Amino acid sequence: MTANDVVSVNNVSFKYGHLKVIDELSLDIPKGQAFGLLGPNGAGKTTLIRLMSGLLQPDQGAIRIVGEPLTRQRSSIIGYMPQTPSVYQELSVRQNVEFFAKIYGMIEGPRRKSRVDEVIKIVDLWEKRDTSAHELSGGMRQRLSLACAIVHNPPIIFLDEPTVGLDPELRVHFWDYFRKLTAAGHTLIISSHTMDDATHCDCLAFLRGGKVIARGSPCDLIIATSDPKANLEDAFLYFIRKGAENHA
Ligand SMILES: Nc1ncnc2c1ncn2[C@@H]1O[C@H](COP(=O)(O)OP(=O)(O)OP(=O)(O)O)[C@@H](O)[C@H]1O
Repeated sequence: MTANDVVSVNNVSFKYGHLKVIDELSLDIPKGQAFGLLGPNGAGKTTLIRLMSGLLQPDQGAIRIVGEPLTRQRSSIIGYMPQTPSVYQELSVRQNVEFFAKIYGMIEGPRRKSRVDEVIKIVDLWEKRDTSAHELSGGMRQRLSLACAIVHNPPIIFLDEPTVGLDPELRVHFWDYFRKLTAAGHTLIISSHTMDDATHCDCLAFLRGGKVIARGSPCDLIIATSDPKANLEDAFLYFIRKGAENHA
């Protein structure tokens, strides 16, 4: 871990019942990056994000967020966008964002109101601000979920498959905004299994079977394959094969 790391996962294991899902995993994530967790279905991406954001507790090992364990008192330093948008269906767009602003401890007043308006505009839902969440399309609900995760302007944001199901235009819109966030010093930890997301990240950790099998910039991971025609998918397969050879 270096002074620039904002998330530090140290030798963490986690089981659901008897099923070991995270296996002695260590990972340090530096400030100001879009850091991608990439892996196939069931690799443990969501579980790792839930551990890092304090929603699950490790069976073994420790997780530090900006040098300390994440307590309820410090929870406003993170934002968390779950894989399935968890917004209140009966509340309007504005009421949902207001609700999350309140639970993240933002004090009622003109500053909170202007921030709520600002994030509704950022996710392009201004026209729908008084519409109930259950009347939104899937992509709109996802944008609302993003607005709820960032309303309190957290320095560290966990995004669990934020672009799944979005059309190409919206994916570009999300990534434009994510780049603005990292340029302003926010750290984004993004889980995905799409190579499109992966290419946008500054750094990637390839996950498989609850372990990190490789880590590096998209470019470095591709170069490691020594194949000039390789893409990130090839790089992922390369590291799986390499791991199998090492264990043979
Ligand atoms: N609440 C749970 N109870 C029991 N097992 C679970 C639970 N949640 C996840 N699992 C199991 O843990 C493993 C890892 O799941 P996880 O959701 O972390 O993977 P993932 O990499 O995010 O997958 P995906 O890409 O499909 O979202 C899987 O085998 C899954 O079946």
